[in-house]
Amino acid sequence: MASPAPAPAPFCPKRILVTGGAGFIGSHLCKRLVNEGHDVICLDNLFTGDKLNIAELLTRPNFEFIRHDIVDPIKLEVDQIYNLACPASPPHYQYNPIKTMQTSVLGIMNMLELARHLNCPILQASTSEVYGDALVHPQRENYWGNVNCAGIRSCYDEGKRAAETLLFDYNRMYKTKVRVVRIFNTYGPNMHPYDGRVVSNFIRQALNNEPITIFGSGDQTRSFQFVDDLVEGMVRMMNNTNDFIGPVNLGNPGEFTIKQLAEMVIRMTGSQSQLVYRELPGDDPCRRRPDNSLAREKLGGWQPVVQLEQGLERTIAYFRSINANLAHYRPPTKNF
Ligand SMILES: O=c1ccn([C@@H]2O[C@H](COP(=O)(O)OP(=O)(O)O[C@H]3OC[C@@H](O)[C@H](O)[C@H]3O)[C@@H](O)[C@H]2O)c(=O)[nH]1
Repeated sequence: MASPAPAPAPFCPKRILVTGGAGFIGSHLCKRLVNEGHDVICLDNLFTGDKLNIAELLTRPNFEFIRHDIVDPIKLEVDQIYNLACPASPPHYQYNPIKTMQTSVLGIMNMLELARHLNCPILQASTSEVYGDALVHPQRENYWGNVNCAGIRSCYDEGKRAAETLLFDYNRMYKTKVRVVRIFNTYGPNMHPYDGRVVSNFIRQALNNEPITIFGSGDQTRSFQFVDDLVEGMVRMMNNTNDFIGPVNLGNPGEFTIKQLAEMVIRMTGSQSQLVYRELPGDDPCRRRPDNSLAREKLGGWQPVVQLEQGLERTIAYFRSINANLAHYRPPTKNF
């Protein structure tokens, strides 16, 4: 007779720190972890994050918010750390590039020291920008990248690269349990309407019948991942039991030109907006698409399930819901 299936392991709530937890991706991660019953500490300096993203969570007993900048050390008792704190949109990370570098390097050092002291796993939100203006396509994790160390994107690209180096060195020197995910372009509800990235710009512009700003010819490509798919990959990576430390790409392999994206957004919103062409920012990568084989292999067959049109529908619905409240949001790069 076949032996009965083993009983599922009992759920064990963890104390989880999410830095950048009031930001776009961080708020989705916090929500997922809170709904799973974990005790979540969300830490954010609110430079690009927004308390509205976590307003619902603030009423939950297993969620707390601390306003803090990870450039300064902090002592907390937790079982896991997700490090997402860093402005991620080009205009925001270029606003104060020295601060961006400090956040990437000093911030991760503070978090790594905390993880070492607590002997707990730490997951770093790295980025597809570590590949720079990639010369191989699609990008696999073993590609070392084509990155300018002296350009206007360097503060972010090199900051995230240095952060990766620190994580792997902490792992080699101190056996710190590190996890590194390289996040490709991600979109969804809770993006700041003045985020400056292409999806949020195009949707905001389309809903307000303003010109859609295409940088360069619009023939450059990106692969857009819906935020829920990313969060699923991050949680699987954190909890993988194979001691797989990465780096691992998390992105949707569907590749679109920026012009295609603009046309899709105009069609889906029924907008009267016209396309206008602006200068391409320096070092803007030409093509980007993840090779996801490693994530599929190591993270239990993980792959994105939300296609661009479906994800855009949900994002457009979110932007419609906040459009009446646009005045609440200020571009974080403007002093006031
Ligand atoms: O209004 C706009 C905004 C952006 N763009 C273009 O759209 C493309 C995508 O731009 P985004 O700013 O959304 O994102 P980028 O791919 O340049 O950078 C992103 O890469 C990966 C992530 O880690 C980061 O979130 C972000 O830096 C670029 O070619 C950009 O020039 C426009 O054509 N118009």
